[in-house]
This record gives sequence, C-alpha cells and structure tokens, in this order.
Amino acid sequence: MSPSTPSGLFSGDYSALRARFLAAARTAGASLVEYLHPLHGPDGERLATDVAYLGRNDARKLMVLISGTHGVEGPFGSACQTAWLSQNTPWQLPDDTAVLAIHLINPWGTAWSRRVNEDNVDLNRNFIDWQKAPPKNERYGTLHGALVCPALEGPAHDTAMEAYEEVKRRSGGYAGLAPIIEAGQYDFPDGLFYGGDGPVWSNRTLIDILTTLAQQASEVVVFDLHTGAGPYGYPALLSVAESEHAGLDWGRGIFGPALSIVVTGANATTDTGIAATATGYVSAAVRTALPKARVLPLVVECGTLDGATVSDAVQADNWLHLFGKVDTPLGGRIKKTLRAAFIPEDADWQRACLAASLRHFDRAFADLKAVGGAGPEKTVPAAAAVTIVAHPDVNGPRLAERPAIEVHGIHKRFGILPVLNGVSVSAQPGEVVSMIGSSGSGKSTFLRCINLLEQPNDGRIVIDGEEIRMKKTADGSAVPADMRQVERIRSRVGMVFQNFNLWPHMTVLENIVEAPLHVLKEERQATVDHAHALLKKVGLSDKHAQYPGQLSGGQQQRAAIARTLAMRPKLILLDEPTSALDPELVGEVLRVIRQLAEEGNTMILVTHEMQFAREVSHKILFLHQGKVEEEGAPAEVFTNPRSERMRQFLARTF
Ligand SMILES: Nc1ncnc2c1ncn2[C@@H]1O[C@H](COP(=O)(O)OP(=O)(O)OP(=O)(O)O)[C@@H](O)[C@H]1O
Repeated sequence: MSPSTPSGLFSGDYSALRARFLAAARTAGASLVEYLHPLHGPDGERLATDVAYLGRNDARKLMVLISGTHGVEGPFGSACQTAWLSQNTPWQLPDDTAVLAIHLINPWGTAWSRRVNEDNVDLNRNFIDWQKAPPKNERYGTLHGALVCPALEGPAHDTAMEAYEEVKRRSGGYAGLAPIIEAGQYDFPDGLFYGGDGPVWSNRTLIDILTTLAQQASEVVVFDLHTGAGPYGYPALLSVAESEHAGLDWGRGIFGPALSIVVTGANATTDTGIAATATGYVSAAVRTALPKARVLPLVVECGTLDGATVSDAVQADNWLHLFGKVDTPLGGRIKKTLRAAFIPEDADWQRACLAASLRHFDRAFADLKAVGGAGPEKTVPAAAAVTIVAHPDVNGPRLAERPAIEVHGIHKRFGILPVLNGVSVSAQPGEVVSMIGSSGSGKSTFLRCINLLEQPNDGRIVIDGEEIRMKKTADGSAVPADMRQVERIRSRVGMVFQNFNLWPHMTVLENIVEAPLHVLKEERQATVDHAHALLKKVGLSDKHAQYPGQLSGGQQQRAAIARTLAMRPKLILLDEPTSALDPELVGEVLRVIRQLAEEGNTMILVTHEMQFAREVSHKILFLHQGKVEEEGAPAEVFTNPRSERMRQFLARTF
C-alpha cells in the first residue's frame, strides 16, 4: 500500500477501518488483542479497540501508535497505522525492539462520528489524577449557556449568540476564547471539552493495554494521531508535557526544530493550534502508566480548517446530540460538516498528512532501534499472530447496554373487545424473543402495536432508547403525538408478515430497493449492490428479476426478509413468518431466520413453531387472553412450565 494512493484508507466507516487494520496487522505477523467495547455502532456492529503487537514480548524498546483518541479523527490515525504496518512488510525487527499499534482507542466516537466518547467526554481531558479534585474552569462556566443553547433560531438563540459574540470580541476573536473553552471543564456533562467525572472506558482500556503489553520496555516512543488543529494539510509534530522530562530531550535530539514542545499550564500559550491550558492529555497518561521507562510522547496534529470553523462544527454536533436528531436532513448536514472539519475529503490533504506522518514514524523508529546499539534485525514470522479476546472492562463496572426495545403495559381494545391487557416485553440488542400462545390470544396485535400498525389504547413503547410520544384523545385513549416520529422509528423497525406483502407488480429487486431509495434516500448503486448481497444471503441470487407471483411461498418469504433487511433495521418483528407456507417450505425460511439470530439481529417472533422457538430464542413469552401468562428462558418455560395453562398449551402443540 503506497501513501501516494490513500483512497479508501480514510474511510469514515468504522467496520471498514477495522477490517483494513486487522488485515494489515495479520499480514505483518502481529499478535492481536481485541478489547470489546460495551456498546454497539450505528449499524449494530460490535465495537472494539484492536491492539497489534509485533516483536518479542520482552523487547525493551517499544514504538506505540495510538489512533482515534478523538473518535471522528480516527480515520486519519487508522490510515497511518494501516499504511505503516503494510509498508514495512516483511517486518525486520531486532530482538530488543517491538511495535504496539492501538487502533481506535475511542471506537464509539469513530463509529458514531463524534469527537467525544459515549459519555460526551473528551478523552484528551480525562487522563487527570482522579485521586484529586478535577481542575476548575470558572471562565468556561460564564460561556456555557451561550455555547449549549437549545434554540437554533428565535429570541433565545439570538440572546445566546449576542452573549457569545460579545465575549469573543472582548477576547480578540476565537483565538482568545479557545484557551478558555478548550482548556477542558469538569462541571458541565453536556458541555464542550468535558473531561468527565472519572476514568472512562477508553482511559481504563489504554492503561490496561500499556500495563499489560508495555511494562517490560525501558525506551518508549508514543505517537498519538490527531487532526483538526494547525494550518491546513501541514501535519505538526508536537510533544505535550506538564513539565520538562528526559523524553523531551530525546525528542529534540531526533527531530530538532521540527518538534514543537508544548508545556501546558493554566496560563500557558502556544501557536500550534492545540490548547496549552488543558490537562489530562494521553501524553501524560503514557508517562504515568510507564513510570520506569524513558517515554517520548509525540502528537501528530494535522491542520484542517481554521479554529473557529472547527469549533463551530464541534458545537453544532454537541447541539445535535443534545437537542436534535441525527437521522434528519439537518442532522446529516451537521455530521457531514463535522467529518469534513476533521478529515477533509481532499486526496492532496490525505496524501500529504499520511506521507509526513509515516516519515515521522520512520525517523523515530530508526532512532529507537539505535538506542544503546542496534541488534541484528530478523524477519518477523508471518504466522506469529495469536488472537486473544480480552474482556472489555478490567477496572470498572461495565456500562449497561441500552435495550433495543422496551414495551410497558400495552392495552388494546377493538370496540368493546379487550385484546391486550397490559403486555410488556423488553429485548437487549442481539436478543430473540418469541411470543407463543393460542389462536386469538393477542400475539399479532401486540406485534402490530409495537410499530403502530395498530394504535394501542395505553402503554409505553421505547425503541432504541427513543420513546414514542403519545397523547390522550377526548375519549381517554392514547394516540401518537407526532406521526413524523412514528415514521422515523418505523423505518428502524422491520416487519416480516405472514403473507409476505410483496408488491406483485415489481420484481424482487425492485421490491427490495424501494424503501431504502425512497425512505432512507440511499444512493441507487449502493442500494442495488446491497440488495444483491441480501438476495445471496437468503439464497435467491438468481431470482432478482422475477415477479413475486413467479416464486414459491418460501421464496417469497425469503425475498420479504431480504426487503426487511435492506432497511438495516434495529429491530425485526416477525409475525408468524411460516404459517402461510406448505410444510415442505417451512424449513428454508426457518434456516434464514436462524441465521439472522446467529448474526446478532434483535428480533421479536410470533410463531407456532415451538421447537424452533425453543432453539432460537433467548426468551419466551406465553400469551393467554391478552396477558403474559408465563415468561422466561426457553429451557425453563418448555421444561418446567409453572402455569397450568402453559402446560395444557404445550401438551396440545408439542
Ligand atoms: N382489526 C381487528 N378488528 C377487530 N378485532 C380484531 C382485529 N384484529 C384482531 N382482532 C381480534 O383480536 C383478537 C386477537 O387477535 P390476534 O390476531 O392478535 O391473535 P393471535 O394470538 O395473533 O392469533 P393467531 O395465532 O390466530 O394469529 C382476536 O379475537 C381477533 O379476532
């Protein structure tokens, strides 16, 4: 891979970055350790920080590369790591020298295109000494109200803007404000440059990685890879320190005037574009974590747009996550602006930043190898990779995962006929819940209430953390308060019906691409490619040009499942997906559903296929006359049913 052709290396897609890095690390012969993050990415993907280690475990000289401290900047650091690992293949290392590449230390931020982490924490302000009270930033407090204003327009917005502009004028423009705002603050969890209230997951993970894999080293060079400050396309090489230390002289010796040293402090200044007033940098953390080593902490900082523009983009993104919605046109624009402020879609910028960074790595690495005399270099065996899956959280409580769906106390009447009498269910991401029960017990009605194909008369529905807002009508029953919200949430919930519901006048392919093109406004070619991939997955590659009427029932249902998956749903509801099929066609549809379960899709399944429900589900709900009569793990419910009704039902159906 040549740095003159970086196309694709800077992709904003977390999974693509990860796949490229892992492939490069494996080819280089690295051992890999995966630190799983407790949360998922926007497409439901598992998030992790990947760690590649090249060389002997007892190597006393170590080069460390860290990417993604600020999530949205991750594509730059990832590109550097991937290109450097690839460029040096086959790897020649002396016995005493090793390389440690820490890929996307804030994986949530990269996956969700945020500078901060999942708790709105700026990781580069989080590495403070938490035994002491966090630093105070009184002047940020005076600006907070103007920086975090809920209104985008109108009098409240105008007042906030006037206040902000006034302080900016008095400070001599954004350059005067930046040292206040970017110094970090520990009092406003919804604010900018928030440092947190304790060590966050990425902090604990970085320290665990260094403690586990770097303790043996006595000479350590660390690169932390950033974008967004300094002049456009000119990567600056910095070393950030709270005071002079031996590593800084080492850095001066290697890089001479090319290295800018930034000594931080309450009133410190720098013209590098970063905040000299801040504390809690990664650079401080690596020195604290490796107290016995001489550490040279380096930062590569690639300038993009001017400071005020980058700051506006960060501020807008903070507004979006506090008060707006990401999946709206405005949300899309804010995200695009934020990404462009940190990773310009400009091949020249990307090429220049990548090439300069790789030169810095080469230069530092050559010096590191020479420290104390360079030993003979040996080729790293290509098959040395050992994959260890590390547990995600070693030092603190694991963050609770947000349920994919929570439904509380649903009531539904048809006229005077009560059908659902307070039914509740919840499913964690990746769980399959099956609803069983006699005909007429309310299973399908419940499923249809979840995505408001039927309007429940009472109850609460929370999908992927967002509650469907309801209001009461004159007769006291509840109806959705905002149909646009319902439409938006519905687009995240896939439904597979008993009778397939394919459009008869459209080909299979047209059926699949219809909603992604018109509802999600996806780009045509990408949608068509995705549709073909889904048809392959459900075993219908050769049927894309046929009309539903030309397919068997089993094939139609598999096409309907592909159509549901094309919307990349967070949750899939399946309403008796096999009950309209001839018995010999049931198996092919169940196989596809089983595959979806194994791939970690969250599903609620209404079915009469008891054996299948038992095998595939995490939880079973038995409904009787509109109430949950029994609920539990399949092994419990099917083997030791508690209620007499459940026993009778099983006796009839098994
Ligand atoms: N639109 C409707 N109007 C009036 N009654 C309805 C309507 N939909 C369902 N019902 C009634 O609500 C009750 C529950 O029906 P539902 O289809 O939810 O049950 P089910 O458990 O899914 O049954 P099955 O397993 O037979 O599909 C039934 O008595 C049904 O007749």
